[in-house]
Amino acid sequence: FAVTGATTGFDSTSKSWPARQNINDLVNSTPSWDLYILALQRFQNTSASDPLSYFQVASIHGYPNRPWDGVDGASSGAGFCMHSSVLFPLWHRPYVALYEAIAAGYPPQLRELYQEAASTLRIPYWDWAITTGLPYVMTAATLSINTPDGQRNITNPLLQYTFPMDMLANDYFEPMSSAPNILQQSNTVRHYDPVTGQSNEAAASSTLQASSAVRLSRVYKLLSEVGNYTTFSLWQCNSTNIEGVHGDVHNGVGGVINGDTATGHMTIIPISAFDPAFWLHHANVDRLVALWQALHPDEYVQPTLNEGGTYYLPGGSIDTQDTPLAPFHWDNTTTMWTAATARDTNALGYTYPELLNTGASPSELKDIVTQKVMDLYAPSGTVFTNGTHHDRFRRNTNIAQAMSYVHADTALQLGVNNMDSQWYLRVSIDAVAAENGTAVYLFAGQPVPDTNMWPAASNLIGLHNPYFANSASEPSTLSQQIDIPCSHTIAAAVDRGILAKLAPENVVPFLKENVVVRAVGPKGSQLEVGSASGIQVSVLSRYIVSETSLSEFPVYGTLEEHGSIAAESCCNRDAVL
Ligand SMILES: N[C@@H](Cc1ccc(O)cc1)C(=O)O
Repeated sequence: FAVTGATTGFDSTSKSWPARQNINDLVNSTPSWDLYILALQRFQNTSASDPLSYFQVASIHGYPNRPWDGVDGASSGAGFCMHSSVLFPLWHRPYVALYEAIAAGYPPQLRELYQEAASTLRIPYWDWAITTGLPYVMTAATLSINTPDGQRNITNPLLQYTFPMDMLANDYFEPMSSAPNILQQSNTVRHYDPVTGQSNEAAASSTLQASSAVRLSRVYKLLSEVGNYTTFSLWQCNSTNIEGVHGDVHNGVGGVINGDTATGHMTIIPISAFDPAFWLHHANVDRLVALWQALHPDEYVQPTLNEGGTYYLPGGSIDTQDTPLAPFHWDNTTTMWTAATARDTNALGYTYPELLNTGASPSELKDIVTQKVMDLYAPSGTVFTNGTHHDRFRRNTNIAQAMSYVHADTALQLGVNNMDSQWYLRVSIDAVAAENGTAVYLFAGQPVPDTNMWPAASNLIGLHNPYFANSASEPSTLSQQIDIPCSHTIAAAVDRGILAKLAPENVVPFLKENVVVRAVGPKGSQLEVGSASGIQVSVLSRYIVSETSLSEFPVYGTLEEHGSIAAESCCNRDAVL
């Protein structure tokens, strides 16, 4: 079976393949939206014995380890998906294109009726750096859709996927021992609540919102600063890389409680692709990859060790641009897609709005994309090039309250990614604490007592979840150092009249007095923070060194250290200053 992506809709005048649209735009575009939803419904209802069913396509990613399209695996990894590998971005490219081509299998009468819309329709992406929670259409129980029988409310295929009963009965996910309550569900869930027995979409949204300002900074950093393909693509906990940014969204949708207990499919690599959110998420990951490629047209895959391996590839192999992206066949022979053949999205029949062919040369395209990335993720905000002074500087303030809901929309409004100083809280976790799977939370002021509420807390600055590579149960054993952007906190503090200005002599004491660090172990117990427990947090900043021109990304100097957040400020502080 040749994975071609969608093959219709090429515009021979502009020499363009159709662009995948932002889901917020596609929703308003009839009849494309109706077509997409009906096609997806049909795809999910296809019998699980069909290799092109949603069930089988979703299971390529992880469990069960079964051959697909005649390609078998002999290794022990969970599924064919490539993680912790420089091929992470490219493996998911033909994968999502395969889904796209099948999801274009509209009911035939519709295809005839809406031929034009059908031929140019591509799957939408969910831009989670800007649309901070789950888009409404991913959470509604039903959608009102124009069907061949008129306007109908249909069960929303973007909310959840219902497993075929016989597959569940067959212990389909037998190799997995973790998260048994998730594996028993007859449909995919997000932030599953054992008390109500329901998925909790609102919790997913507020969790995603609580970390959205950090995500916005990281996405911008990834596009504007990371210039080396290996750094961009290879997961490492102490760098900003596409897989890390993407992993936090998985965890935000699925939910992670108290360190390592997953509460939804999206959090668990071997079963994440069953959640319909996976595909909207990965279309956006692929878009960010494509934008990055346009910004760095000469950078690409260099041979790199793949420690973990997959079901197909043994651990310890070297990934190159010619490594087969199994099990995706390129044509009707045994040749498979590779990073080399999947380098240009047009080879798979699609592009993105920012990259539509305008006849630009690669260097012109780079300038166009630079501008679009700045417009989208670093618009000029309301304040802060010189550190404005607030007239009404509030002293007696409950910090947790005053600093609540500083999300990506606020950060965009304030122009946080445009500030000429950027601030970070560096979380250092030693090897012992890392091996235990420690999660670290940073709050402005005191957190609420219930640790389960922390990932979604209104005064959360940012958090670090332990990373669980390919298996859902083995945390990294290496010491970790993660820089969590906190410029959003500082900008909002000035905007809200809590901090006088952006100068270090104001910012550093503000952070040392008001940032509260908490750590949670794998069993949900709170851990001490401090040198004895191997968990520490320090304050860092860097300043712009280039005159920012309107058409170039800013250049920042090296990080300066400003000392640590004292451990004793973590547990016994009064919430009211
Ligand atoms: N396990 C990853 C998140 C993730 C989950 C599911 C995936 O398919 C991919 C990544 C982490 O902890 O960061």
